[in-house]
Amino acid sequence: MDKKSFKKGHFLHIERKKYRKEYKHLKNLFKQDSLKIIHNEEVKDRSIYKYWIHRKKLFSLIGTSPIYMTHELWFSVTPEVIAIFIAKFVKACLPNATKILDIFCGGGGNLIQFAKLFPKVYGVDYSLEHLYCTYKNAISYDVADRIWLKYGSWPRLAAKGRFDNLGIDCVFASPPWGGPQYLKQDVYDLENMLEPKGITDLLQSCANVSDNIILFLPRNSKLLQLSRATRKVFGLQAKCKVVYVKQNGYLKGMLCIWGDALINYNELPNEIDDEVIANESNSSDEVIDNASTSADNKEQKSSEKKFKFNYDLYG
Ligand SMILES: C[S@@+](CC[C@H](N)C(=O)[O-])C[C@H]1O[C@@H](n2cnc3c(N)ncnc32)[C@H](O)[C@@H]1O
Repeated sequence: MDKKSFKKGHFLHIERKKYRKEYKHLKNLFKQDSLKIIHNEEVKDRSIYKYWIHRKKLFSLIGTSPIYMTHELWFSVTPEVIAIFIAKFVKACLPNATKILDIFCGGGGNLIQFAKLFPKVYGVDYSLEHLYCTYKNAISYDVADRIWLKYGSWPRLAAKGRFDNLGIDCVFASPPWGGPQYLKQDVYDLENMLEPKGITDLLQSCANVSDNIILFLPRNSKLLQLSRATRKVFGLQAKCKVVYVKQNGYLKGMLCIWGDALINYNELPNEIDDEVIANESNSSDEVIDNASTSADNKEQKSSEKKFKFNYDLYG
């Protein structure tokens, strides 16, 4: 595909009259081949230098294929190994799934890995630049024909029920955590710090679209709020499974999982389990593991550990 062109149909509704300005802007981004990383050129912006140093962990193709980033994406993109794990996990639990929705698709870190395993992946983002980066990066990963991108703010799209009747098999969301400052708090307030909506509203909007939901949230998230949101949206008996995700021995965040098919597996499929074990044996590599929670959170845990794979259940 000519680098200046794109398949309009993959940017849903972008040709509508009300998006005239956005469409023009999108065409310009393509025309100028904007936001392409020159991978050997050291970034001047010191605030993203530490992310640039580890750039191949974000997209392993950096250096061999063109990859596109905005300033924000440097600290927002899900590291590739984690995105691969999440996509494989969903595939293992929902082998017949065909449609995945990634609500805050950013630069395509997760969406691209989903698109490698599922035929139809929808991405939503309210940044046109990010949608552009996702599309360009998907071209490099050879999955652009499997993705459909919707420009707009999720709360507004959700209120209009835009994705409610599409037969989405699983919703994934890595919402903005409010920048790297989230770590300065001992406990992350999921109702007031998460953007653009608190956990209960976000979960409700996902539940309207699919029974199977995965949210990628800060490692210090307040678990009591997770329990409350779970009960409020799904009822008193509902459970949320929490998987803590480590990379290089460093706790990166937690995957919060809802839906029988995602929660009720007996153990992780061999393919994933082997990878996890292999990684555990190598301290410099990535592992998926459970982690201790703060004292504040411990009393909220039911600590039900039935399976080989470590996780906690909250409800
Ligand atoms: C943490 S990043 C997602 C990163 C993505 N998972 C990846 O790997 O590239 C969060 C994204 O949410 C988008 N966003 C923030 N507020 C939004 C809103 N109200 N509606 C839709 N997208 C939003 C931002 O533009 C950003 O791209």
